[in-house]
Amino acid sequence: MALVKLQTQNFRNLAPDPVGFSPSFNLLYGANGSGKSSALEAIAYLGLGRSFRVSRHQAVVSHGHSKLTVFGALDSGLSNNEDQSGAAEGTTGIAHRLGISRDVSAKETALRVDGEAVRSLSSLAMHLPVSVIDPGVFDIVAGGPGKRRQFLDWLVFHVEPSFSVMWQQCQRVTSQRNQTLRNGRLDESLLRVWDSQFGALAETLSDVREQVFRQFKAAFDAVLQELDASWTEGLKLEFYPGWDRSRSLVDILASHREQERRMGHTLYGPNRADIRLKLGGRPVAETFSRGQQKTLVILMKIAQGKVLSDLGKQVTFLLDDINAELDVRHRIMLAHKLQDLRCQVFITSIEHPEPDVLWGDRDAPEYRMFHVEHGKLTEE
Ligand SMILES: Nc1ncnc2c1ncn2[C@@H]1O[C@H](COP(=O)(O)OP(=O)(O)OP(=O)(O)O)[C@@H](O)[C@H]1O
Repeated sequence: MALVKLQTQNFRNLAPDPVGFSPSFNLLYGANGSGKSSALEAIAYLGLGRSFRVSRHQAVVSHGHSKLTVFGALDSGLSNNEDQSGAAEGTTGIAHRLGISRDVSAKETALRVDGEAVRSLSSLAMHLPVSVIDPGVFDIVAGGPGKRRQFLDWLVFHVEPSFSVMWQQCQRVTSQRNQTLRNGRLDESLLRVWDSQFGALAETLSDVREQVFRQFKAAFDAVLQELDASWTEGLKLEFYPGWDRSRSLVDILASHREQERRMGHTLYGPNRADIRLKLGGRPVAETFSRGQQKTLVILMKIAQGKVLSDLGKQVTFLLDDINAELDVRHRIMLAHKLQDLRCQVFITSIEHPEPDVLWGDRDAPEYRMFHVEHGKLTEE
């Protein structure tokens, strides 16, 4: 599905006028501080339930207000057998309407799908798979395991939406287990109860993660093969579930009781999962150049899009401010791959975009271009 209409109220500096978007490419340009990132942030807010730029909701509400609203309409997007040049005609009307409003003073959130109130953010997220590529995304390679876990779990959720419930249950049991570990006098019998619940959840959850990782890996290998880049030779991506799965997690926890008690938290389990990226046995963060690391992240993001596109789901990619991060060759490669995947794409830039430069020797796909000024998007 693709977001074809967006309307916000009290979202950063954005004007409240409704804006219509293409299910294909959308190019947003404007001066510094005009509101380009805010527009992408509002789209992501619908699909993620939070900002991708800041953790405090307060920062996103327009100054002087306490309640924001984001409304979006989705159409069925570009189907895989559709000629992309006819994308605009290929739209089949509104498939879903999503709404989120947040009152930061009352700390209340209201979610709506097709006019009905829903309780869980995943009800919104499953309709709008939003993938952000901004300068912060490159931490997937350079940063800690948490970033890679988030990257994998985003895909796991969109392949298998029931994953979010499993994950929440697992988080709850982990935090109860941690509390028990932190108690002065260790209650061994209570801990065993948590261990058995945690172990069962962990095995199920890791099965799902492992299965989706395999799909991701196959898509990634296919993307690499098309690229034919010698620097990626010998590159290995491995899923680490958070413990040695040849042993039961419950056994591992029992044999590390003292260590966990000293640390005061759970040291093994799905909360420690990672995607290990290695070349010649060493982490790529130590061997790849900064540019190669960035390209690797882009390829991983494309592979995510490919997994979902093979399942008939269209990802909405938000490319915020990446001109300074990627050279022209890589920007063209990214645009081509996203076009091939028939994703919906939003790209921000300060300069007026030149479609000839963006798509290189290919014909540009259907796109809409917007000039952003004082929070208002005006189509050209
Ligand atoms: N809560 C808020 N309420 C009102 N305005 C805000 C709020 N937060 C930020 N702004 C303002 O909104 C404007 C748009 O910021 P935004 O980051 O979207 O700009 P941009 O076009 O992406 O800029 P750049 O090219 O510099 O990245 C800025 O002038 C900023 O000061």
